[in-house]
Amino acid sequence: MTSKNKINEDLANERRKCNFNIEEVTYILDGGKEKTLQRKKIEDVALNGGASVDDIPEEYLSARERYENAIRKSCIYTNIVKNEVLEITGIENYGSPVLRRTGDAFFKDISPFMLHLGMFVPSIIGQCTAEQQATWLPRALDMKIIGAYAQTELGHGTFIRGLETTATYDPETEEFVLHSPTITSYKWWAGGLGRTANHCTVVAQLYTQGKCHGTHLFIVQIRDLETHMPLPGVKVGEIGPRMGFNTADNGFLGFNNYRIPRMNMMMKNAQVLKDGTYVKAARHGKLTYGTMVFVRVTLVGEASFNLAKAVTIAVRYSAVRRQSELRPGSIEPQILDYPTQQHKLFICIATAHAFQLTASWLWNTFTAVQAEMKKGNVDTLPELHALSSCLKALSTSDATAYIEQCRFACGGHGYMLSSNLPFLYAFVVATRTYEGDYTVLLLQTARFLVKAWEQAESGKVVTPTVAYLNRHFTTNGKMIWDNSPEGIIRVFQSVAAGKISLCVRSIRNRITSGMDHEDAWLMTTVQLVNAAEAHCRSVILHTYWNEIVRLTKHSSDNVKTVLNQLVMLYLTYWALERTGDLLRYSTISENDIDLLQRQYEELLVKIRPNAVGLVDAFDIRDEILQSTLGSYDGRVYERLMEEVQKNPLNKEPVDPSFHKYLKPLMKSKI
Ligand SMILES: CCCCCCCCCCCCCCCCCC(=O)SCCNC(=O)CCNC(=O)[C@H](O)C(C)(C)COP(=O)(O)OP(=O)(O)OC[C@H]1O[C@@H](n2cnc3c(N)ncnc32)[C@H](O)[C@@H]1OP(=O)(O)O
Ligand SMILES: Cc1cc2nc3c(=O)[nH]c(=O)nc-3n(C[C@H](O)[C@H](O)[C@H](O)COP(=O)(O)OP(=O)(O)OC[C@H]3O[C@@H](n4cnc5c(N)ncnc54)[C@H](O)[C@@H]3O)c2cc1C
Repeated sequence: MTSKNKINEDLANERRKCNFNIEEVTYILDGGKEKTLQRKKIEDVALNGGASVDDIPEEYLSARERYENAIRKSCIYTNIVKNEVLEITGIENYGSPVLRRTGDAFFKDISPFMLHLGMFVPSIIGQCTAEQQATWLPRALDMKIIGAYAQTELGHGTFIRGLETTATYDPETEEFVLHSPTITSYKWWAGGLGRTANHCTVVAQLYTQGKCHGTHLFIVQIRDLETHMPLPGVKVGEIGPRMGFNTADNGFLGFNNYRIPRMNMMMKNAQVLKDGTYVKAARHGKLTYGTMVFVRVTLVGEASFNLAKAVTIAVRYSAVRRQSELRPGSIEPQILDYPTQQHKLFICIATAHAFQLTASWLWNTFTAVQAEMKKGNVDTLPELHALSSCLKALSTSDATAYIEQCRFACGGHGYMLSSNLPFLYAFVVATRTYEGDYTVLLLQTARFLVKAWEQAESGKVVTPTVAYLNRHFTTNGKMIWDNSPEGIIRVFQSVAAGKISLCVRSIRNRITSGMDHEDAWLMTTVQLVNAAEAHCRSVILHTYWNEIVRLTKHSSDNVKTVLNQLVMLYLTYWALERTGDLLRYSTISENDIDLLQRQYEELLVKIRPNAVGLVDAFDIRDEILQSTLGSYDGRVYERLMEEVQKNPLNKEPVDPSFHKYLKPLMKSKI
């Protein structure tokens, strides 16, 4: 073995200690052995040509060079996908999580094509008629046209109904006239729009026959396909440097009475006929928001995957890193041996599992609702909207906090861009805001919860994810504390029910004392966000536990044990985080809390020998991790030194600025 592929001895020891079958856990996380094998096959095809083909790491490049390099790599990757990977997966899997995952080997930041695959293509699939899909989809999938999703404006992101871009139908020419009437109506933020896209989905207020019908979606060509010049009537550009997303060319866009054919309105859910007659969406008023629901659902998996990357880096590094001494003269321990380090990291492993299993469950719920909607039944849509909103909010917010925790857990070296942790953080922190801000989405869930509460109060049986509300009305007093997994979950559901109950009471009291409903709701929003968070927490705890029980039924004993330890760690961690709530809404005692704390500390000890095995089970290839600290072989210090060689500042022993500035300064007299 050369020193290049030698495994760090501490890491090798950790792997010898691991007592469970790592592949079995990988299969569970991937959703079955076949899926793992398929993923590995795709990764082999996509990455074996050497994915991260950067001579100079992208962080050293100028904004221009970085963008050009990102386009170059996007094209390399797209060609690999088009020519080799789609043969394995089938065209319908373009943009699937596996391709998304493999793409990370090419980009530390973001591909300018991400929004094309992540939102432009899904908006064609979800919002166009079959005839329109036949026109646009093959060209989009084949990258003959490249799109963005331009919804947010300078003045409005959250409040979609407040968007100002107009699309006015002209029956004379059978065209829509797109216009940006104010500075605040300029589209702002859309990824891929600034330099890359030649088309985009535009969300605009639809006017026909003198009446506004609210926001609708349109496919709009913005650049010439040969010259890439913006078309007359289109003003488009890049919005400037931001925290992360710097290779995504987020853009601005304005229209000056710009005409598009009638058939460029996405007409699956509402139509404008040739004469200008508006045909209303038959089934549900918010179906035009469908692309956002789809992306929110996928973001839960994104949160899990990115957290899995961060904790893989931090756990491997913590096994390699030795620091301080426990007793005078004793050998310095691996930092992973400190319980405080385990406290920082094991919850991240458990959370990545919880989110991955919840993401799969949510995806199944999403596809079931889609199937119902195809049959004309939209009854399950409100629950899906409530679920996808709160799960998107919580998973992205928790993942952000834990990725930062992983970075802290790597000390000084965690700040190095070559660790990849700063990139991961900058990418994930934005997910908390985009596709619906954290608070705003929790308030959407709260609307659903208050309605469900009122239904349960009137004796109606409510939908499964809020079924605990029916129980709330049949039990008296505080929930009896019970330290079993089911018991902890029941208590968390009682906390959620209790908080929703308080919200309803506050709203009613405020209305009784003279406020109108809007003000009463507004004054209660701090509590409502809190209640929605509690509800979502209970959904995650419940789903994680249920899925582990279901998925480990036929697992080997050691896999069952370690996955149970993790889910128990998760339940115990959150019980300890929420002792205030537990004291308020259950019969938990001081003694019970002491026992929980001890249980938590014992779980850290039990999980410790399997920690490296657990992160290996995420099975994230080095090319995808792109981290000096987290590679499989643990050659942390060697990789940091190798990276230094790539630093253009080190190319010459003396920097030209010495002669230009420093030396004159040193020579000058006071
Ligand atoms: C080569 C690389 C490989 C790559 C591969 C691909 C990778 C994929 C990864 C994905 C990456 C994606 C990156 C995305 C980047 C960011 C994109 C964006 O941010 S885009 C921009 C994203 N922007 C945002 O997300 C904006 C966020 N804002 C909003 O969504 C809305 O304004 C709102 C929901 C907050 C309010 O809307 P408003 O119209 O004012 O509604 P009201 O409040 O008045 O409620 C009225 C009733 O409607 C109900 N209802 C509402 N929504 C829905 C729904 N969806 N459904 C059903 N129902 C819904 C609601 O419950 C209520 O019911 P009820 O109580 O009356 O019964
Ligand atoms: C990296 C990145 C990429 C993006 N990509 C795209 C894209 O491709 N396409 C696109 O169309 N958009 C995109 N966006 C825009 C994004 O979707 C919006 O920024 C997001 O939806 C938040 O809206 P906002 O900026 O208007 O925030 P605001 O709504 O102005 O939020 C500011 C604050 O006000 C609070 N607030 C707002 N409304 C309420 C309310 N009703 N109740 C209580 N509090 C409220 C929020 O909680 C927040 O604290 C992107 C954004 C980022 C950061």
